[in-house]
Amino acid sequence: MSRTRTHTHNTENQIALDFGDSTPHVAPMPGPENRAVDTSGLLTSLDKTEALLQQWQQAEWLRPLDVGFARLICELSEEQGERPNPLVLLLAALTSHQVGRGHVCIDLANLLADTGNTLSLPPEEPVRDTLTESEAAGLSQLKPGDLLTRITLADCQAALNGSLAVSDGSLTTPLVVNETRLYLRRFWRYEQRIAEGIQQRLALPSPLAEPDSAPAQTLSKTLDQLFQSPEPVDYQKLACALAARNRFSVITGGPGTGKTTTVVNLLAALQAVAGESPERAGRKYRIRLAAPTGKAAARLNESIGGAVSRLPLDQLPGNIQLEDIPTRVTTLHRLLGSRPDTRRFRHNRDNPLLVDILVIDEASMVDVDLMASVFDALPANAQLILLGDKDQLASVDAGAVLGELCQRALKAHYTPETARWLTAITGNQVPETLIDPGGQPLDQAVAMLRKSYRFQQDSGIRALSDAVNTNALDSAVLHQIREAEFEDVVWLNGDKARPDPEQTQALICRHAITGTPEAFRNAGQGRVLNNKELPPPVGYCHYLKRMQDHGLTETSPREDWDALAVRVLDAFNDFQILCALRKGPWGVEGLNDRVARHLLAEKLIPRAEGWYAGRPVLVTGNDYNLGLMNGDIGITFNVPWDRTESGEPKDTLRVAFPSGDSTGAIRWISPSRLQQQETVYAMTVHKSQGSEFNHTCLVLPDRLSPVLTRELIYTGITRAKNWFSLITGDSQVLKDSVGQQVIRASGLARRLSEG
Ligand SMILES: Nc1ncnc2c1ncn2[C@@H]1O[C@H](COP(=O)(O)OP(=O)(O)OP(=O)(O)O)[C@@H](O)[C@H]1O
Repeated sequence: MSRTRTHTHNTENQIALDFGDSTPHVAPMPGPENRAVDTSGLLTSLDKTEALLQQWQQAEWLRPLDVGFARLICELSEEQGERPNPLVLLLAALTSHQVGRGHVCIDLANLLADTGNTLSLPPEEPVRDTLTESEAAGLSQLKPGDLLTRITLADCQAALNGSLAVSDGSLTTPLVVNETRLYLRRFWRYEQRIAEGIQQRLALPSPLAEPDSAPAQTLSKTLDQLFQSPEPVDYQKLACALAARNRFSVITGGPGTGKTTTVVNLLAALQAVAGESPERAGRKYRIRLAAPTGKAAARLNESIGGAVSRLPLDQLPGNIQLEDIPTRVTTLHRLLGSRPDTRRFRHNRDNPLLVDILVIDEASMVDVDLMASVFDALPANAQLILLGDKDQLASVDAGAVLGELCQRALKAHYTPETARWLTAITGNQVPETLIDPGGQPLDQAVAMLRKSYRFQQDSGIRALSDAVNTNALDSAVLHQIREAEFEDVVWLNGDKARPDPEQTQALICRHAITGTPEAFRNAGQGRVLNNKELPPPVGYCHYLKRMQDHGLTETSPREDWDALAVRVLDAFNDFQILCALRKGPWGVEGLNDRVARHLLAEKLIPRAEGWYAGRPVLVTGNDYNLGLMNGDIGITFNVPWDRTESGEPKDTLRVAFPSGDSTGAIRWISPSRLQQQETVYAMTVHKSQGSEFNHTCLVLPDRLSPVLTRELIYTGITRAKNWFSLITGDSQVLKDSVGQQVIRASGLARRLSEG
């Protein structure tokens, strides 16, 4: 893009822009909030820039927070006797806007090179209906892309350098600039604390560094006992060795690659080393396990117990007892001690956690804010192990910490020294392709698991997710899923490129009820996995029938109701519709409504709105009083526990939630106490992170949108444990989505590579 520099700096470092005659004329905008914007002097006049930001806010292009932040910058500058620079104001609002979209900072070079895509402004969703036609027309001529087109990186840097609101971080300014990245100070600090926490740990000497030393020999012997794979390279064993050697490590892998199995073996190996260590006098490590959401914690709770019970502890050195390996998983918020109404945790630098080793599962969901808090709360020499799938969607809030840390995981980049050490400890030869004399310190602490043990070689879920992940969704793979050549995957309307929307919506509703087992090979019957026959795929009638056929009465004890709730919640987990969008007929809101009406028509639920028995709900915000976390799922029951004034049993609605620990207990909560919840026949892929369902149906809309990305499709498919069905509004959308990848702006990888 050619850009002409048409401005000059005056002594106060103001930028005078001359948009010339080509500047479109914008009609004055009515309404008390609307000051007319005359673009001829935009970015030279504070008033005009403020008016413009105001209009972007009114159109919901920017959040009030973004504009409020820009205003704050302006006030701070004025307080310090500085004439605020309109360009700094604009960049401040845009940086805040980017944080709202998950970026940790704004990269000015990207912003100027491709403003539309960098900012996604104007947004895909139509401008609010409240705008008049002339307002909307005016806005369409005031796009950030048009505005920034004549500004250069040097202009931005000069404006930022000349502002008292901006520094390189050494001063307490609200904006921080680092190379071409502009940060809100808070986010710059998060990134800094994370980078420091990692670098400081990577620099700590390891007692296992010398392969001939006693601790290294104990590690080696223990790993030989735990891993007896016939394969020449056992990546789980390599991952254990690497993670044991470092005070910070990452283990990444796709679904079923054995992250849980590996970490359990790793903890056993570390306890063996501790148990044999004379310095520790047999004292074992204090280990805690955590996950970012209640759902993810509950899932790890379920899988870890079994893996720990299978450990051959009596064959390992170090006199390890069962209780030395924890099986209880807590949420990160609980671990750190969250407090209502503040983002500060009880555990921090002044009150660190009592822990030697912390394992965080599903780390891709941890944003920069929470990750910085983890490092704050960890004692300086405590070991941190992150587990997760690097290819999944990044955290809902800002950052993509795991993804960034794993940017180089595929090729590993182990130095020859690391490779020699790994061979000495594990007896495995590290493949040449993974060795790089120029490997960075972080590379030596990242391990990728490369073999899936959950999916068989011929699994469609595996083939499809691999193809999506490697952007190799070619016609051969599409043909295979269209023709139902896999036993675990169906594309229910893959034969139509652009199916009729009404028919597709009806198809979704029918599928929601039965799960359409007849569409799968042999109607899903007789499929054997790990020597067990799998039940065929189901839809929502499965849990609703289980709920209706309970046979309990008002005299049934509470435990029987608890047991029923456990069975119904389990059955609900057997099927889930996932979609990409929130709004519109293809989004959560439209689909929930349609499916509920269809279930009502089939007499499976008593009503389709408000509260009713059978309504599944998703908690959409943390409620510390109720002990419910964002993402928890409950089901509404009619229970006969209350009494009328005359003492007769009275049906009352209560929502049953699993307790979230491994006890299987149920919490019954009155609907009126649930402030933040929504129906969950359909759930966004974003919300499904950290969950897994026996049968998952992914619904894709009839039009591409920026939310539809490779990571989203991959995350959606890999939520399916055994059965996966796809329904598309337009078959091309699947392919096009896989071609879209979101790169979140951040400087973490850069900081770590600088050492
Ligand atoms: N080395 C192995 N040999 C045989 N089976 C294994 C091995 N590692 C893992 N498994 C099995 O594969 C399945 C998935 O393992 P695990 O739960 O550890 O994977 P995960 O990566 O944590 O899965 P998820 O994607 O659910 O997080 C389990 O049934 C486990 O017993």
